[in-house]
Formats: sequence, C-alpha cells, structure tokens
Amino acid sequence: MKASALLNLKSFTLSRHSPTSNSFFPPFLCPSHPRHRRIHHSRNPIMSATSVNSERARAPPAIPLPPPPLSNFKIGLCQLSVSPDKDSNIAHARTAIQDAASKGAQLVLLPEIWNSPYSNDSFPVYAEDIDAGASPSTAMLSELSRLLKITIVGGSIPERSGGLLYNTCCVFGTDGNLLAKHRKIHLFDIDIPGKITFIESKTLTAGETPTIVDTEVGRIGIGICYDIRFPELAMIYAARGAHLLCYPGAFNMTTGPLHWELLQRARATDNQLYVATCSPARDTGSGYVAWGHSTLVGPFGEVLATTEHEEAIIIAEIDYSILEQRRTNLPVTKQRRGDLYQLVDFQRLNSQ
Ligand SMILES: NC(=O)CC(=O)C(=O)O
Repeated sequence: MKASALLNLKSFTLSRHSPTSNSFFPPFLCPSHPRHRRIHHSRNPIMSATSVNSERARAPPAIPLPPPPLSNFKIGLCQLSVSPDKDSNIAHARTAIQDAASKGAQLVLLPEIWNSPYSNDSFPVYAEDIDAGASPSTAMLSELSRLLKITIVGGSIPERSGGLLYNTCCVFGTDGNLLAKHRKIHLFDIDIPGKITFIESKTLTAGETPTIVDTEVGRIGIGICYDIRFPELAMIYAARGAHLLCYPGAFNMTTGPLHWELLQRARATDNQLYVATCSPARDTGSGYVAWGHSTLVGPFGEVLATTEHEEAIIIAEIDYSILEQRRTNLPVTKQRRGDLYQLVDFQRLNSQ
C-alpha cells in the first residue's frame, strides 16, 4: 500500500460488499462490519446530532491541536529571482534570509527550486546529494538558521539520492540541525496544449511520505507546489495537529491566476490553520515563467499578506491564538460525519 490517505466514502452500496472483499481495510474500518452497518443506516432512529461520530471521520482519530511553543511571531516569505548561476542563487538567498531575519522573522520560507532554473534539463545538473553532505545550498541554510537562530523551511532544490532525483524541501531548526526533509509527493505533470506542458516525472521521482515537523514556531506540515492540489495531504496534516502548512511553489502563468490563491485559501479554510506559500519571482525570459504572488493565509481563509510577481520579502504576523478561536466559532471538526465518510492516514495507522 503506497498511498498515505484514503477518503473512505461509505454509502448504501457498501451493503453489497462481502467481508472477504474488504480485506483491504483493517478490521475496525471494514465497511461490512455489523456495527458499522448499524451506525451507517441512514434511517436509524437513534441517529442524532450526537451520533455523527466526528472522531471516526479520521482514522486514526485526529490529534487535538497541540499548544504551540509560542503564540505570535513573524514569518518571512522570500520571493527570490532565480538565475542559471547556482553560486549566485545561493548568495542571493543568503542575503534575503538575513534581511528577513533582521526584520524580525523567526521563520523564513524560500521558493520551490530556488538554486536552479525550473526545468527538466536543469534538475540533473543542479542536483545536490543532501544526505552525503554534498549540498552547498542546504549547508548555507543550516549555517544561517544556527547563526540567526531562526527556523528555515528551505523552499526546494533538486536532490540526488541513490541514482534518483527528487524535488526536496529541507527544514532547519534554530540550532542548524536538519529537522525534516520532504520530497515532493505529487509530481507535476501538466499538458495543456498551446499553454503549458511540463512533465516533472520525466526526471524526478516522487517522495513517499507526508512530512510534518515540530519546530520552535509550531507544528508545520510541508508540501511542495503541486502537493497543494491534494486536499487529503493537508487534511492529514491537520489531523496530526499542524498549526501551519508551508508550500514552496512555482505556479505558472496558466494555472497561477486561477488556482494559486484559491488553493491556498481552500487548504486554510478547510483545515482552519495557517497556510504560507513562497514562489520564485517572475522571469519572463526563462523557460518556465513563475506566477509569483507568495502569500500568507489565515485560518478563516483570509489573505493576510501577499505580493505581486517581482522579487520581494514579505514579513507578516502569525497569531496562533486565533486557531482555537476559529475552531470554536465554526466547529467543523466536531461536526464531521464519521458515520458517512473517513480519511485514513495509513502512515500513522501503520506506525501504531
Ligand atoms: N509547478 C507545480 O508543481 C504546480 C503547478 O504549477 C500547478 O499545479 O499548476
């Protein structure tokens, strides 16, 4: 089983399943289990507001929002210009991170593929072996997080590992240690004739695990660009108690205007948490033209800070105290119909 999440939609059709045909499900999730059938019968007279079993809408049940290590802090989103010169990209990112930290940012987010042009031809050339310590790009991030005592969600770079290439985001804590490494789970294969064709899977391999990480600025779920289109991933992070989702991303001139802000606001609204994104600045001369518009969205779907397409450093305030407030105002987590549907986090389920 590769997938990490399954939306298990239970309906009247489940009555046709035989117990053996459901061997896919762990026993307590088996839709043909007699107890489940009784609960799911829509005409059951005992069905009431208290029998929606919201805790069963997540398997395993959702983790309550953990108290964050701090309530208020500033995030810096560094929307960087990217050139074909890797050394200058690294130097440029260094300056931007220092600038964001000097303006009070305790968390800095970089764009997707900030050390290399975003192209299948470039990925193998610019890729670095992070695990082997042969990565000047992530060495700089580690050094700065330690020196500046900030958390860095280091955008993404092409990673080489075991003969394969990945699109990888590294998260560094305030001591400079690597806290997490997320490899883009959903590869961006798009083909809109006459507009945009880009097949990441030509060169890259997809990551296999969701990545959620406890940092000094809260519990953060990581996705890279196209990962934002998959609501299940964000839902899993929310069920694991994330305060904030960070998506380094490089949307394009076709999908960006329609989808970029919409998706960020949707992920934030559905899950009642913060969503931060960071794009490269637009370069109309490059093969892949990024949309820009790095943004911070609050847990009510409100755009708290954003920018246009030029290079920019956004400094914005995050206030975790409003997470509980929003969840009290609009208690969707308590009103989920665990009697009708279920999100299964296979990774967490299998680790129990
Ligand atoms: N570049 C991406 O990974 C995603 C994107 O541009 C889109 O989904 O549109």
